[in-house]
Amino acid sequence: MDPRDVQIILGNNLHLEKSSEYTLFEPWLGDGLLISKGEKWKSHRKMIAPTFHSSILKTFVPVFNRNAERLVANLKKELDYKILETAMGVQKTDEDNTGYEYAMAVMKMCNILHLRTVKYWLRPDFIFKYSSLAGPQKFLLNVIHTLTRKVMKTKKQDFLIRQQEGKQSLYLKAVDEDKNNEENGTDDMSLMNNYVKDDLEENDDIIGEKKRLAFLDFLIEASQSTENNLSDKDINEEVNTIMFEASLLANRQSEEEFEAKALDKIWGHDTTAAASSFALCLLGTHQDIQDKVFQELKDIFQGDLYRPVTFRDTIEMKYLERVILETLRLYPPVPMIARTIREDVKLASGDYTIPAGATAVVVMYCIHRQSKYYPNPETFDPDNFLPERCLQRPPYSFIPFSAGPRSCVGRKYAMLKLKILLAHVLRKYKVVSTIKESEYTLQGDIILKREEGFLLQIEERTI
Ligand code: HEM
Repeated sequence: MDPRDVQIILGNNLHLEKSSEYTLFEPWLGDGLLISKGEKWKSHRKMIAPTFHSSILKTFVPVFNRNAERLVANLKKELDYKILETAMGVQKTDEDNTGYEYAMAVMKMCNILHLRTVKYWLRPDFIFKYSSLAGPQKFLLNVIHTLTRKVMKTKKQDFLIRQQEGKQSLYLKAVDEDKNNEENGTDDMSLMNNYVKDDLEENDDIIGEKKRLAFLDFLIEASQSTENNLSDKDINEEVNTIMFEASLLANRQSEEEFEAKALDKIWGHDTTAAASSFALCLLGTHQDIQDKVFQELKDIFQGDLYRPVTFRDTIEMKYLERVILETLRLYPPVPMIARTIREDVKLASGDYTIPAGATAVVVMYCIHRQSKYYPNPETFDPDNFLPERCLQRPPYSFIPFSAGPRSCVGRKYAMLKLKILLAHVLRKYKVVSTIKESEYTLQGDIILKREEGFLLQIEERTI
């Protein structure tokens, strides 16, 4: 829990290996970025990190807007019922059934993995395969992998057609256009960069704007070239790791939408859903803070409150950003992570050594609730993230996305999506919750959730 110790573990290249518990993910994700190690992780990370560069993320803004608009419209249907229940952000709608089935399969897989972590006798495969969970796991993996394969097949066909027609990759085009587009602004979510430095904005010199591709485009193009040393198996593993919403196959509207939705993955989906659900519940209880968010939104969208959100708008959402960061502090969607220690590590907090072979567990949930760094640590106070307060804390005292070389590649994607989604919901609706934080029953399996679900009331705003 001591940020100095956490920095020693996470902040360098010595302890990059995940603990043995992560191997439970293997039948699902193969040896993708989340669990791979050594040279394989290093080379894949180097290839994948630039696909999350902000110049690519900016091209997703219209997609995030469209999805958020759809959510706002769906919520309107719920108004009659007054109480809205989100199952980790997933709602069954007729037109989106494939996505729902996929999301449910992912959720159930997470439950199985959690059970295997707790019921340790189920960990060895030779015992697990005789348990009552083995059948459901096989079924769920089939649902997940069938959709992944379908997405890859469609992408490959699209790529070949584009190639035959001699067309430039849509993303290269989008990135070029984006460079000339003042609307997007140049400031690049700099506030977030103060907390965790990583490799998402690096490599500019090596890779260059022109050669940067969005994730799936990159993998498809890589699969066609022998230079990259990526086998079909490698590609499938990375797609399973990063991809989530294959539902878009059924009703996709555009190439960009397809790409952006496909970037969500198990973390990407469940983590962002957990973050937005917690944020809305907290705002529902703390009406004074919600009023401030709404005021900021009114200032930004003066004259046209319901227009699409631009990238520049998201830079101006300083207060909403603090609300999101404070939500991630109190309810980090990934509540803990673990690493295998390969050589003895001396800690900074005292005369302690973690011996080689041990597992180091880093618990974000506890790190974030220490009164030494956060006065009134249990209180929801977005001003904890005023720049001057951040400067007073050690860097590893806030690590919802982990930190160091193996931090989350999707963190900027997640922040952008959260801002756009919450802005859409909050400018249209007032959210109300009568349940205090002290009454939450938290469930800390792979992703932090509320056992009772996220219950909210919504009221349409009149301006
Ligand atoms: C609020 C949202 C999110 C949170 C809180 C979060 C948190 C994290 C954390 C804590 C890790 C480190 C895991 C570990 O060390 O075991 C991680 C890794 C990762 N995340 Fe995220 N994440 C979020 C959203 C996303 C999204 C949207 C994507 C993809 C679009 C994504 C992709 C990844 C990947 C691929 C890794 C593995 C990186 C590596 O090992 O090199 N995440 N995330």
